[in-house]
Amino acid sequence: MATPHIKAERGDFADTVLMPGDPLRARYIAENFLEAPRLVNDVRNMYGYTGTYQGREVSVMGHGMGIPSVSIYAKELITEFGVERLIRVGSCGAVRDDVNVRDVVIGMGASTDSGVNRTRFLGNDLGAIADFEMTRHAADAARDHGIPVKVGNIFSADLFYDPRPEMVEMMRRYGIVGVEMEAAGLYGVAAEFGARATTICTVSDHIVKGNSLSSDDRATTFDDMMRIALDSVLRDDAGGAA
Ligand SMILES: O=P(O)(O)O[C@H]1O[C@H](CO)[C@@H](O)[C@H]1O
Ligand SMILES: O=c1cc[nH]c(=O)[nH]1
Repeated sequence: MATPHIKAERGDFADTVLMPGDPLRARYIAENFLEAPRLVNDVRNMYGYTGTYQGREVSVMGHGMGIPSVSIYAKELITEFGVERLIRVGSCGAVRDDVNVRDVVIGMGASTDSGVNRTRFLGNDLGAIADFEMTRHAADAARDHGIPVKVGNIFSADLFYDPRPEMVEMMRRYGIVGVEMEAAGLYGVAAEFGARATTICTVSDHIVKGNSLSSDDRATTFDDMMRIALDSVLRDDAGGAA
């Protein structure tokens, strides 16, 4: 069974998929965190793998950059491959003084300048929110690992190179914990098709302070985020404190 973007059989994906933007990061996660990973999608080089984590089947697949791209992959995974839980594991920028590079942020909600949720919600503003339990379990898993985490409102921008300088001050005023490009779309798709989703991001750069993670720092901090995401799946399976 194939969709226009995923060539796999039903059953090839686990019920839970970790999704970074970069397909090469998906490969890295599969090769370094999953046992017996097997490639289940390579259409457009958007690699998807399924393996196990502490005995639990988990998939990981890239979703590309931006809301249109994540919306395609999330929709097809849910409706054609039976995926029930999606965890975006990405990078983001920071604007707040109390959020720094290396920090992990979790998008309890996602504001956006994209029109996709208004389109699907007939012109009304949809509250683009993460699944509460998945979000709680991600925050608890971060605490287990001793990793500082901020849970709040992410901003999913349509433009990486936003020409409106006043947007930064606006996001600071409204307490945005991180700026990325997909969470609001992911939450809209999950709401439309009855799946659960959350977003965990590592802060890769500070838009106001002007500093960013080195490539070595990126590797270790992203590893921390993967452990949080994978352990949150086990916690979510257990339903309470795993
Ligand atoms: O690192 P990823 O997960 O791709 O996330 C962020 O990085 C990309 C922009 O460079 C966008 O996809 C943004 O959301
Ligand atoms: O989308 C993104 C990702 C990292 N940093 C940003 O400023 N934006």
